[in-house]
Formats: sequence, C-alpha cells, structure tokens
Amino acid sequence: MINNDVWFAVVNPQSANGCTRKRWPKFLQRLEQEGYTVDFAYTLGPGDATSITRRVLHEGYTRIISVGGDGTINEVVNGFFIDGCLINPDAELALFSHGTGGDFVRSLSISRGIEGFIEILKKGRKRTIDVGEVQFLDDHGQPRNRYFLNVADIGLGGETVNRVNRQSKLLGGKISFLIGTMVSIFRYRNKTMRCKIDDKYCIEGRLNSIMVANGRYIGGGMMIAPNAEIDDGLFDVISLGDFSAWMLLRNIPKIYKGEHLKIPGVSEQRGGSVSITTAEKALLDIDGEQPGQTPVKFTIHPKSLCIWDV
Ligand SMILES: Nc1ncnc2c1ncn2[C@@H]1O[C@H](COP(=O)(O)OP(=O)(O)OP(=O)(O)O)[C@@H](O)[C@H]1O
Repeated sequence: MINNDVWFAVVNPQSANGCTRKRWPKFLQRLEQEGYTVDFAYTLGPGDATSITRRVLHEGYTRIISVGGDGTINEVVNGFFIDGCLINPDAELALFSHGTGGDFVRSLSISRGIEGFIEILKKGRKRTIDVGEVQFLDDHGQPRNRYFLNVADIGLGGETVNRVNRQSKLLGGKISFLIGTMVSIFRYRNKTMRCKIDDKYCIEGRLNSIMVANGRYIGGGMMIAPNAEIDDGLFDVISLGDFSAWMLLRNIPKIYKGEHLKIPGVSEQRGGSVSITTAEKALLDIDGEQPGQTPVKFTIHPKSLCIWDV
C-alpha cells in the first residue's frame, strides 16, 4: 500500500535541451530537505511518460509530478486515462515546469524553478480543470485519440511543430519557435477547412489554421486564445483566415500580446465539441507534439483533472 503523502515524479531528462537530466538530482535533494518523499523515474523516450504514469497510478500512487515541458505534461496527462476513463479519479497532478517553452503553465501563472514549485506544494491549493480529447488519424491512417490540457491546432501550427521538433531548441523555446514559424509560414499553403462547433457548421472556407484552446498560450508565449479559461467547460476556437505569409508576419507581434482577435479574418467562438475536416491533408498539433492529421474531433471533459495551482 502506497502512502498518500508519497509523490511520484515522472522526469523527462531530455526536456529543456537536456538540462533536466543534470539538474534533477539537486531538485530532488531540495524537495527532500523540505520534507517531501518523492519516488521518481526518468523517461526513456517519447511516449514513456504516459506508460510510467499509468503504471504508477495502477500501483497506487495518487500524487504525480510532471517534470519537463509541455510535451511531458501532455504525455503524463494521457497516462491518467485508460480506455476513455480516469485510472483513479482521486489522483492529482503537480506541474514542475522545466522545458524550453512552458506554455501551459503560463495560463496558471506557475513560476518556474524549484523554489516556486516548493511554494505550490506548501500552499496545497488544488483546482479541478477541463481536459480536452481529440480523435484523429495517425500517420498510417489509423484512428487514435489523445488528451490535452493546453491548445491543439490544425494547419500552420502542425507544420511548424513538425519542423521545430526536428531542429535544436538551443536558442530557447521562443526563438526556436519563431525561426520554425518563419520558415513554415513561407512554405505552408492555406487549406480548405470545414469546422463544426456543437454540431453547427461555423467556419468554412480557405483558412490558415484553426486553434482549439483550453489554455491561452502556444509557441513559447504567443497568447493565441486570450479569453480561454481552463475550467469553463468550453474550448475557445480561434480561426485565422486566408492570410498571406506577409500578413501573418506583420501580425505576429499582435498574436504574442493577444491583440489579434479584431484583425479581419480572425474569429473567436466557443463550444464543447469541435469537428474539423479538410480538403487536403492538414497536420494536427497537440501541446507542441505532432501525432497525426485530419479529420479530427475534439471533446471537452469539464473539470476532470485535479492539479496543484498557485
Ligand atoms: N529519454 C528521452 N529521450 C528523448 N526524448 C524524450 C525522452 N523522454 C521524453 N522525450 C520526449 O521529449 C520531448 C520534449 O519534451 P518536453 O516538451 O517536455 O520538453 P521541451 O521540448 O524542452 O519543452 P516545451 O515543450 O515546453 O518547449 C517529448 O516529445 C518527449 O516525448
């Protein structure tokens, strides 16, 4: 029987360009100095954070820490579910943000660094938040599903993430994403999309992308969905119209500040279920990972995951 006070940390040693591997032993020492008992495992590769989380939840751990960036948070959250259900509805997640981008925690105002994380544990404030689910086709055309906390998108974002994840992030999340975005903007061709929100056709035509947001930020700090709330039971659906590369580039500063919603061609809508189909293949991006393509269907699971917040 595992004591409820024991935490289990799922540590991605490769996150933050490999810095997490060097720093984790010191972080663990600090947590132990503060009186916390923390068991942990390093992930061995993509997908491992999901398997580890599932295994330890089945073993009886109820308090999980994700140590890494947005990709690690996403994999850990997926480990909370099996066959469409939470493994343990009483399980809780604490986020030790140690990646390059760290977009999801921006929506929570969680500060970076071990001292900020210890403060969260000491305060002990918990919050139950919405979880998004997306059904999509993988690269072999097989139907898959995945859960997410932050933002998923179809279009330019998928192509950009595909490119950024193949290059080094040594310059930091924001700059790497900016460079990847620039190259993608010039190579990407807008796609004909149809988007249904809560079973009504809402957006149709040639579009750059559609973002389905629970959190507010993508790409190392772009405030793409400035009005999104992580516990309102709804996605914020932001679409970017048939923009040219130059028009997008001109507006990137506005997107970073969340001031893009009034630009003609940008729309903001809300709903709990979102389906997107495209005339040609369009890539899906979920929390900075690129697992597949259209057609996609998003469903929100209101207030279904307990996280530790500031
Ligand atoms: N041992 C490992 N070796 C290589 N890659 C790994 C390993 N463990 C996990 N990964 C992969 O590392 C990728 C990046 O992780 P993560 O997103 O947490 O860090 P990051 O890219 O530094 O942060 P952010 O996404 O916030 O910019 C994930 O896709 C994950 O699947």
